[in-house]
Amino acid sequence: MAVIPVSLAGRSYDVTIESGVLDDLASEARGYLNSFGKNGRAVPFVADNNTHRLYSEAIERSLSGAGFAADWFVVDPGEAAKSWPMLEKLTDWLLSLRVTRSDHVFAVGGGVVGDLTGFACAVTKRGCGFVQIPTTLLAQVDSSVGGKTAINTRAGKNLIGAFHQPSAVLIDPLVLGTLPDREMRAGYAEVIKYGLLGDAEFFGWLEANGNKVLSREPDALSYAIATSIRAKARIVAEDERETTGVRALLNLGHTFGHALEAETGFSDRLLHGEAVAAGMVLAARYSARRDEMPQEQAERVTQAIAAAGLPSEISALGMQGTGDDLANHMRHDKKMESDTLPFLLLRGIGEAYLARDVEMSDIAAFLDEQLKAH
Ligand SMILES: NC(=O)c1ccc[n+]([C@@H]2O[C@H](COP(=O)([O-])OP(=O)(O)OC[C@H]3O[C@@H](n4cnc5c(N)ncnc54)[C@H](O)[C@@H]3O)[C@@H](O)[C@H]2O)c1
Ligand SMILES: O=C(O)C(=O)C[C@@H](O)[C@H](O)[C@H](O)COP(=O)(O)O
Ligand SMILES: [Zn+2]
Repeated sequence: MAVIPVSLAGRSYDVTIESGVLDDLASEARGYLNSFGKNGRAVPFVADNNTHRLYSEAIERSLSGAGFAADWFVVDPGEAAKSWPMLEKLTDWLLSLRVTRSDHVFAVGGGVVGDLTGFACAVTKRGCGFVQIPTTLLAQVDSSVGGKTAINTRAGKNLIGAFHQPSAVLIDPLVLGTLPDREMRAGYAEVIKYGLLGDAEFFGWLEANGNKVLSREPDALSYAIATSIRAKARIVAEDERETTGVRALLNLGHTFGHALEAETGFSDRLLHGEAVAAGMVLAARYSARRDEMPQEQAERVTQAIAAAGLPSEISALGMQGTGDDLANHMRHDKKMESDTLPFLLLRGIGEAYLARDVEMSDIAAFLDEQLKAH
C-alpha cells in the first residue's frame, strides 16, 4: 500500500494505492460516506456501462455491509459523455438527490467519468465534494489527481471546465485486470510522459520494464503508478492552476495530441492516450529539428512509443487534414497567450520546457512533412 499526499493550501488530500481497496470501499471511504445513511439517503455513484457492470456489485456489497445504499448515474462509455447534454443530465440528477455541499459524489471509471463527475461537482451548488475511484491506467496515473475537470465542446477538448480537487483518490490496481489492452497502452502513454518531461531515469526504467507494466506484473505496475502520481502530485502542489508554467509541463504532447483528437472527431479512432503518444513523438522530433534535442534521443522516444504498440507516425492515422488544419485546432489551446501559443518542447529526455518562440506557420509546415513521411 502507498499513500501519496497532494499538498495544497486548504485542499490537501491523499491518493491511496492499495490492491483490493474497492472491495473494502465502505471502510476506506468512511469519512466521505458519513453524510449519507441518515434519512435513508443513497450515496451517489457515477460510472459508465462497463465500470457499472464490472464493479457496482462489489461496491454495493461493501456499502450495504456498513448500512449504506448506492444510487447510480450510468453513462455510455467513451469521450462523447464529456458533453453539455450529459452535464445537464448529471447535475439534474444530483439536484434531484438533494446533494449538499458537504456530500461526496463517487466517480468510478476512467478519465471520462472522472472529468465529467468532477466538473458536475464543481458547479453543483457552486461546489460539492467528490471522490475519485479511477479504473483505467490513464485515470490512475493522471486524470484522477490534480483537479482538472472538464467537458468538450464543438470548438475542442476540455474547453469548458474548472479546477476542482477531489477529497480523496482511491486506486485499486487489481481493476486493471479487466481493462482492454488497447486502453492499457493508452494509459501507458501518460506514464511515459512523466519520464520524458522530467525524469530521465524513470524513462530508462520504462524502456527496460515497459512490457512488465503493460502485462500488469504487480510490482512493476505499482511502481509505475506510484512514480507517476508522485511526479504529478509534486507538480500540482507547485502550480495548482497552471499559472507559472510548471504545471504546463504535464501538457507535454497534448497540444499536438488534442489537435489529432479533434481531427479524428474525439472518437475511438484515436484515444486520448494514443493522441498524446503521437504528440510526444512530434514534440521530440520538432525539438530535434530545432537542434534542441539530440536526434538520437528523439529516436529513443519514437522507439519507446512504438515498442508499447502506440502510434508514433501520424502519417499512418489516415487523417484527411493538413498541417494547417491541425494548427487551427491548436488555436483553442488553453495555453494560448494573446496570439502566441507556448509549446512544450524538449532539450533532452527528462527535460521538457515551455518555448515561447514557436511560429504556428512553422508548426504547420512541420506537420505537413510528418503527415507525408514514412
Ligand atoms: N483531468 C485530467 O487531468 C486528465 C488527464 C488525462 C486525461 N484526461 C481525460 O481522460 C479521458 C480519457 O480517459 P480514459 O483513457 O480513462 O478513457 P475512458 O474513461 O473513456 O475509459 C476507457 C474505456 O475503458 C473502460 N473501462 C474503464 N475501466 C475499466 C476496467 N477496469 N475494466 C474494463 N473496462 C474499463 C471504459 O468503460 C471505457 O470504455 C479523456 O477525456 C482525457 O481528456 C483528463
Ligand atoms: O493535469 C494536467 O495539468 C494535465 O495537463 C494532464 C493531462 O494529461 C490532461 O490530458 C489534461 O486534461 C490536459 O490539460 P488541458 O488543460 O489541456 O485540458
Ligand atoms: Zn492527458
